[in-house]
Amino acid sequence: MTYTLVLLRHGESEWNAKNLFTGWVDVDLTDKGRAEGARAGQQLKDAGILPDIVHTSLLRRAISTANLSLDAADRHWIPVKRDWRLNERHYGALQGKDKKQTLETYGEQQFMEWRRSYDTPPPVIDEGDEFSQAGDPRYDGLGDAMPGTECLKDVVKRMMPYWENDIQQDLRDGLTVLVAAHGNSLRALVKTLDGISDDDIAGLNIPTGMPLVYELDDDFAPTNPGGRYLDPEAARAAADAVANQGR
Ligand SMILES: O=C(O)[C@@H](CO)OP(=O)(O)O
Repeated sequence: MTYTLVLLRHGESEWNAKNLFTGWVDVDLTDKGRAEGARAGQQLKDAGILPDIVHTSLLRRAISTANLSLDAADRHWIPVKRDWRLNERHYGALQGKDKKQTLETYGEQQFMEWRRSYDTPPPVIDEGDEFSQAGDPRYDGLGDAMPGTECLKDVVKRMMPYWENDIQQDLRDGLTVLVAAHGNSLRALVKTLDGISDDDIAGLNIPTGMPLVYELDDDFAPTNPGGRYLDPEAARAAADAVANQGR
């Protein structure tokens, strides 16, 4: 039995376009991002990869991308599950800050440590900060699990139970699963799937709006390590652009 898992980062968001650290701030897609969502669905349809169920984060940019892509693939009617564990990495006090300015102020080493090191989180966001999610009703049930900042290691930790209990169960049931999420929550999932080391994951960037298809064996190990982008050339160029943000 092979399982089919499709990972899709949301299309370009308003804050991707403005080059701002986003994290849990619930920004919308741009027109370009909406077009990317629809194009992703068309690519899935053309490839004959038709999701039976979709998992999204609780953030609008992932939810809208899922809707647009499924609409384009004529799969708008499939069941959906949403969970905070698929949210983008909480970017702490960097949420709302300009990436270029942050690079200029703190220098390359600190900037990259906050962006891509495995276990160094940015400073904690103040609860009174305009970009804090404290008090947001969608996170009411989280209690102490509510983050004030996260590094990728924290994202792996909070994403794992959802991967193991929810997504794996749907795959075991024989469903083709679409996960519509975010750059860093998907990096956490890819790290787990491909067994990428804590150091090497720094070099992996996920482009917006490009379906990444994994075929998994019974133990959820990829039979196609690294997965397969349906448009590999465009995906490579878009991933390079993510890597170079702030420059
Ligand atoms: O700002 C963010 O939340 C993420 C994704 O857009 O950025 P980065 O790629 O710098 O981790």
